[in-house]
Amino acid sequence: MSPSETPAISFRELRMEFPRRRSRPLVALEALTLDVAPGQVFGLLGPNGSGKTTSVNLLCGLLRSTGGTVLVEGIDVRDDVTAVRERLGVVPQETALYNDLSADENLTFHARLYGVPRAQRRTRVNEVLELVGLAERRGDRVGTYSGGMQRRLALARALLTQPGVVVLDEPTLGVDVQSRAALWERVRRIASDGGTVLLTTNYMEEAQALADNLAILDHGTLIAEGTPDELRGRLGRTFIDVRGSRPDPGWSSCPASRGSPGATASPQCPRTEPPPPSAPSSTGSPSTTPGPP
Ligand SMILES: Nc1ncnc2c1ncn2[C@@H]1O[C@H](COP(=O)(O)OP(=O)(O)OP(=O)(O)O)[C@@H](O)[C@H]1O
Repeated sequence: MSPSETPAISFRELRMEFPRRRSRPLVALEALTLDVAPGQVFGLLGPNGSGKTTSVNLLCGLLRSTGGTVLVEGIDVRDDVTAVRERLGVVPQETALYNDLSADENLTFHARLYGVPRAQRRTRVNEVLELVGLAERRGDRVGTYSGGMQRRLALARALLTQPGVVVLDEPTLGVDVQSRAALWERVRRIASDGGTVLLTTNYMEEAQALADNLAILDHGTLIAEGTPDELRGRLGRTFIDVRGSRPDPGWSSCPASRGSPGATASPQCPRTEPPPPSAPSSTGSPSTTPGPP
């Protein structure tokens, strides 16, 4: 990103504490500073509880930070949350679709709610349904959709208003291999059309497959940042292993930067990640594969 370019997203010394009843506040984010350049796919990678969703919620103005700032295309979320939301298309972890309505009805309702001009609504709904590959199922009740289809529909909903910045919070969690491949392709297409994407994920493979740049969070702290190649080069390894101080069975982890707090290298460390979209899978759930020799 050139120094004169305004970042699509900018986190500056962002801090978030959650009060607790009988103990000190929980620090979910600690002085997070990073920039996402326009047109980039940026991956925010980390284990459960590392602060990814908190970052997204602060970005959308759903939470108010304890310190620091978040800017979207130069606008401070605290100054003008409406202007920020107009620029964002968000796919949250919980898709929050209307199960009794069809995909078409969900999207049309959302388009009305978010001020897509009446004359453009039908065209936009058709475009986004095509984009996520759901045009043929448009009339079906969303309650009958698979999890992956619901995620694709949530992505379609986020794209209705043609946002400059798309935020995806763990878009392929619990999604089967085919749907994951379809979602990855859509994300790549958003970026090739000039959009900016911020993607949170537990999966190193997903981050490597999609992201131009990666930031790795652990316990609310940024422990490494760079392109997937830089991170690999810095470590001289084929994948990154981040370990938190608490064991987390759902995420095996990997050393992101030697010498960083909480990061350790272990050639024997197993990794948990989804199989590649082309690989066969009987369950579609993340598989555990051995680390490199
Ligand atoms: N509303 C809240 N009140 C209290 N604590 C919270 C709240 N939201 C998040 N936290 C805590 O903040 C920390 C970061 O949570 P967050 O949801 O941001 O993690 P995450 O990286 O998105 O995890 P996951 O991969 O499981 O979605 C966790 O310890 C969590 O318990």
